[in-house]
Amino acid sequence: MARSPATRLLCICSSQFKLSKVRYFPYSNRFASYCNEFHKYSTQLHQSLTKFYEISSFGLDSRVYSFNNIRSYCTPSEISNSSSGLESRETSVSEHVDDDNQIENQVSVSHVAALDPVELYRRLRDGPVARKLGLEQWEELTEIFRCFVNSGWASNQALAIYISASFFPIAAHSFRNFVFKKCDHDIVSYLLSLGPGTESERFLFPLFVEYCLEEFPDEIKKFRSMISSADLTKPETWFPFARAIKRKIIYHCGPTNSGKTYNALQRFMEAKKGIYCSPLRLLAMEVFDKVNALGVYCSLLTGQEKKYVPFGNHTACTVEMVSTEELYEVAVIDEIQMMSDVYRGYAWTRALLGLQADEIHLCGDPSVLDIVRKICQETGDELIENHYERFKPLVVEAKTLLGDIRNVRSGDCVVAFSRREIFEVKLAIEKHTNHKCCVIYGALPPETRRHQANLFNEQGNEYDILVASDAVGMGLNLNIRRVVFYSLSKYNGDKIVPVPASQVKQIAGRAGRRGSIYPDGLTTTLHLDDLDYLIDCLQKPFDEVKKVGLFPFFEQVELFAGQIADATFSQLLQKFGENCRLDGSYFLCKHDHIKKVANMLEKVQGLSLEDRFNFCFAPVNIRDPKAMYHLLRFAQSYSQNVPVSLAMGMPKCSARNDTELLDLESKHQVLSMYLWLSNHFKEETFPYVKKAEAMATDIAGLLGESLIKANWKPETRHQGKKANDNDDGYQRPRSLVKLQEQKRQEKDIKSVEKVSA
Ligand SMILES: Nc1ncnc2c1ncn2[C@@H]1O[C@H](COP(=O)(O)OP(=O)(O)OP(=O)(O)O)[C@@H](O)[C@H]1O
Ligand SMILES: [Mg+2]
Repeated sequence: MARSPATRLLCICSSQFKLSKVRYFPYSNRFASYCNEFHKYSTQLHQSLTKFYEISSFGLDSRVYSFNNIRSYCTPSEISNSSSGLESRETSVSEHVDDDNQIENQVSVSHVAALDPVELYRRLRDGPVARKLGLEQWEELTEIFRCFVNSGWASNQALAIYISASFFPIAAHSFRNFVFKKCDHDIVSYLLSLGPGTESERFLFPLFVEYCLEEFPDEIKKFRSMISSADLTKPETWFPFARAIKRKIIYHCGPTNSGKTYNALQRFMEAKKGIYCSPLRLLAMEVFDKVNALGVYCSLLTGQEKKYVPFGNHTACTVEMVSTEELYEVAVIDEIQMMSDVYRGYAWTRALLGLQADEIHLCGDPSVLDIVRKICQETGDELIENHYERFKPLVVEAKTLLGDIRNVRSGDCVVAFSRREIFEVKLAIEKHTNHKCCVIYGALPPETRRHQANLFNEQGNEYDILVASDAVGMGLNLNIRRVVFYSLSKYNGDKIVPVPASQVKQIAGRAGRRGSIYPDGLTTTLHLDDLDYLIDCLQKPFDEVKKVGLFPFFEQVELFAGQIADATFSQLLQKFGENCRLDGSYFLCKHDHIKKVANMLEKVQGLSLEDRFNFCFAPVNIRDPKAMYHLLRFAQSYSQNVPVSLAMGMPKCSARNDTELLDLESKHQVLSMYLWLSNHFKEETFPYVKKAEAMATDIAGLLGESLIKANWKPETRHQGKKANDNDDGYQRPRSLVKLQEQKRQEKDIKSVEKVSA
């Protein structure tokens, strides 16, 4: 049978390396040099190989190299274009093979590098135990192997032959002992001439590969099975029913307050059957209310609540709850840029890949436009892009509040990035001005947030200032005239960092919404020092997102669990994270919080793997010991198949201090968790749903009352973490810019001191 030029190229290489499958194809310097040689004859083919190499370096398995993979990257035209050059090259390469064979028996040190690694390995393996090394040589060789055993490069490359990162040091050490035992003269001399470092690593690696293939077949097989069961590549193929539909994707792309959601919702309401996927419960509720008020029967579905509206064909849900089983005419996925969120991104990716809908409307900023284009090519969906401009430009007030919170005005939303700061600001404003403040932050139930938002939106009352966290950034349509950033740095769970530009834009964009009483939006900072950072953020174009989030389904984790004996669920997740394979456009979402819950639930006997998986997704604040305790208790009752009780008293009145307020927040979160569990597990095990709902509503009411009269100094859940207060309970934040400048100056001073020293 006539072979294509590309096949012949590959056969040439394979005969040269005596491999039918190129196990260490990308590592071979010789192969690289051949690629360069071939470049003379076939530029395109070389590009194809380069492209293959680039692509393969994204994923692990694609680095295990059947030549078929390479062939699939060579298009027919590239192959035929390269035909003539390859023929002539084939002869000369074959001659070279003969040369190699001739010189094999008369090896000298300088030829070691040019030898086929397979032959070289065999020589080492089958040869006699050779000379003894002198102390100096022994030390030098020891150092060479120390570098090899610790080489990140070699460890990473070894993954391609299914030597795991944890097994690599053991395998490398064993290989070291093998080479020391044999001490082949030429190989050792050559290694000593190279010395420790990159060159000797590159030389040793192919020998190491051969050694491992012979010595550790079981470990390789085991790791290989494990790897293939942690395969998250080609996620578009996980949804065959969605792939069977020719979907039309409409990307409503633009900045905040440009009418993206509004337009998508118009199509949603016109459809016979529609689903709206929201980033927040609050926004799902808002759409549910709005759409029903316009006469379109719409149900509500969030993790915590199901409100079925009779005869309704429309649903407003949180994105995590969307079904990929049902058929819809129109689906809306709001805030699509959240696909790149490190924790929750997988929910948006799943909705985009898996929704069975004729029309899918994506609303978001331009940051994920390119990656959505790529995904649509892979799924075969049609993509239509609708670009939007902000209704009215956002104006930056250069004057700022000059560091004095008393300069707030009616219609201002002061944004702070911690609960503590929010209460400090509220206290200061109410103490030093005649304004009253509403507050919105993440730990408040959606009902309370909505109540606060309504209080602020309504005219004719004294609550004309809103103090909010970044929880205000998405969704809510508020009557905000001006967004004032109290600071532009926040705690990211690890350290204080500048607020990312995309988030600054999103929050600032809350000012001056179309249809509100302040259609002209303003934004500024409390301190003059922070103004430049604000302007930079607003001017900065959206960063292009390169990867979006994924997380395995339970079935994938279950398959993986089958490969690992005696691992706890948390270890299983850890191993899955370490070993899963992903295509270049995806990352595995962070799941530290899930592992924390998994660890806590480890001591609960009798939970199936699926139960554990589901319990780990329950909405719980892992930093709140009370909430964690209740989750543990719920899981224990569930595992014993006894009705899960609430075991929680109802507070009698609104909070009188911050401790009581924190307690109310915490209690509401526990009830919310109970409701979530009742929707995700057998209902009969959670028989107190009605009671939990009633208590949650009452507590949300008490929280609302508490916030209205809250005039106390804030506390934190964690003792000893308090910031320095000044006398009037209002701590002036240190400007981020100033802090950075100060650091820079300190650095400069240090380097000047160093130089002068
Ligand atoms: N064509 C329109 N007619 C009337 N009101 C509109 C129209 N378009 C948008 N609006 C109103 O303008 C406000 C902002 O619109 P919308 O919420 O769609 O913006 P968005 O681009 O989705 O903003 P964000 O990125 O902040 O979510 C909403 O109150 C919406 O009802
Ligand atoms: Mg929107």
